[in-house]
Parts: sequence; structure tokens; C-alpha cells
Amino acid sequence: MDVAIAVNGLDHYFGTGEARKQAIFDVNLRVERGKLTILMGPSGSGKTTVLTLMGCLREVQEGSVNLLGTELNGATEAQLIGLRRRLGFIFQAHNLHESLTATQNVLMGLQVHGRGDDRKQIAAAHHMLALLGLEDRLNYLPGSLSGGQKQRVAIARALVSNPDIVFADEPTAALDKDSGRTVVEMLKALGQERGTTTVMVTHDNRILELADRIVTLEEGRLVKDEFPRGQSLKLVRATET
Ligand SMILES: Nc1ncnc2c1ncn2[C@@H]1O[C@H](COP(=O)(O)OP(=O)(O)OP(=O)(O)O)[C@@H](O)[C@H]1O
Repeated sequence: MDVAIAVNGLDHYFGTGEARKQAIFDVNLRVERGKLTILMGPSGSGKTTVLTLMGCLREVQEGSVNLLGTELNGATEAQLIGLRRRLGFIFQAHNLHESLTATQNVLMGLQVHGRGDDRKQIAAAHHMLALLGLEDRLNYLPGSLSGGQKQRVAIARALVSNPDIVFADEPTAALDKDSGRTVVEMLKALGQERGTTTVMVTHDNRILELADRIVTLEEGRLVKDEFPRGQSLKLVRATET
């Protein structure tokens, strides 16, 4: 398979000295390019820690994370900056700039990449907002948007740069059933059309059926790895060799 992320023997610790506590234990995972992988598990099982380790948002302490062909354990700051440019992040706390309109917030997702001229960038931002059903909210400030609308602006900001990998932590939590499903269907379509890989942490049972793969963590360990469309882990491993 075409691997976007390969995790091997990943451990992670929080705290120092006597307070040092292991949160992640020997996680091994290969994430296939263009697929939607969901991370599940009880609160405190380590989902966000694994997501942020894979997304270069936390330093890899032990084990290996190979992201888009680059090893993160021991990577230089320049390598990490280069890699982060190829990633999109959608988090629960959407961190929109309150003084910027929806369009301007989405443009932030492009300007850090320094791409294209203004007109093209604005058209891309408007297109992405329209895909998320916000065509009549382009010039609204976050303060005048609902929680679900703000979340969709954050999603547009993450996707507008056409990232190779999208890391999403509870992206549908603030959305009603239909808009939650629409967002996940969009991420799936991006996988099929552009090869975008999505890794998503969710408790939202309503979207599980859309996943290509569901990985379950418990107490920092990977305990289940399922392919809902009947493809078994064994088969995938067999085609790798
Ligand atoms: N910054 C931190 N300092 C100390 N311990 C932490 C820190 N972040 C996470 N932990 C601990 O690591 C473990 C895994 O936390 P993590 O946030 O990854 O779990 P989670 O599965 O994402 O939980 P939730 O579903 O509640 O978001 C927990 O025991 C948590 O208390």
C-alpha cells in the first residue's frame, strides 16, 4: 500500500522525575494514503497524543514516526516547518481570529504558504466556504456565526491549501448530524479525488460508517484495527510485501 504515515514502536511520556508517566505504549500503525482513518477510544486513551505526534505538533521521544517519507524522531526544525506546510489541522477549539471575516480567516490557511496572487486566493477561499455551505457568510466576523458555522470556517481554512494530510480532532463535535456528515463526506471525496489522507479523532458514532479504517486505543495501547468495508488487516499487510 501507499503509506502516508508509518508509526513504529511509538512510546510517549508526560511529566518529569517522579511525575513522569507513560501515556503511549508501543503503538504501531501504517496509514494508507488517500484514506479516512478514525482514531477511537475512551477519554484519556491517548488519541490526541498520537494525533499530535503524527502531526509534528509534539516531539517524538521514543520510536519512529515517518511522515510523508521524513522521520520525525530527530528531524530538524526546518524539516518540521516544511512538513507542517503540507498538513491541515482541524481542532475542536477552532482558533479563528475574531477580528477577521470568514474569508480572511480562510485566507490565513493560504498566506502561511505564500502561494498565488490575491484574487486567486480569495476565489479559492470563497469556493471552499461555499462547499461548506457558507456562501452567504463570507464577510461575517466569527462573533456573528454559530458554533457550527465557526467550525466550518476552521475546516475551510484547513482544506484551502490542499494539504497532503488532514489531522482532525473531533471536527464534527459542534455540528448537527447532516453538516457533520457532509464535512466527513467532503474529506472522503478529497481522498478519492486528490489523494488527501485524513486521520480523525472522533466519538461521533454517526460518522463511523464513512471510515475506511477504525483504530481503537485503550490506556495508550492500540487494541483494535478494523476495516469496516470488509478488508482485513492481514490482507493489507500481505499486499505490502
Ligand atoms: N500535557 C499533558 N501533561 C500530562 N499528561 C497529559 C498531557 N496530555 C495528555 N496527558 C495524559 O495522557 C493520557 C492521554 O491523553 P490524551 O489527551 O491523548 O487522550 P484522549 O484519548 O485524546 O482523551 P479525550 O478523548 O478525553 O480527548 C491521559 O492520561 C492524559 O491525562
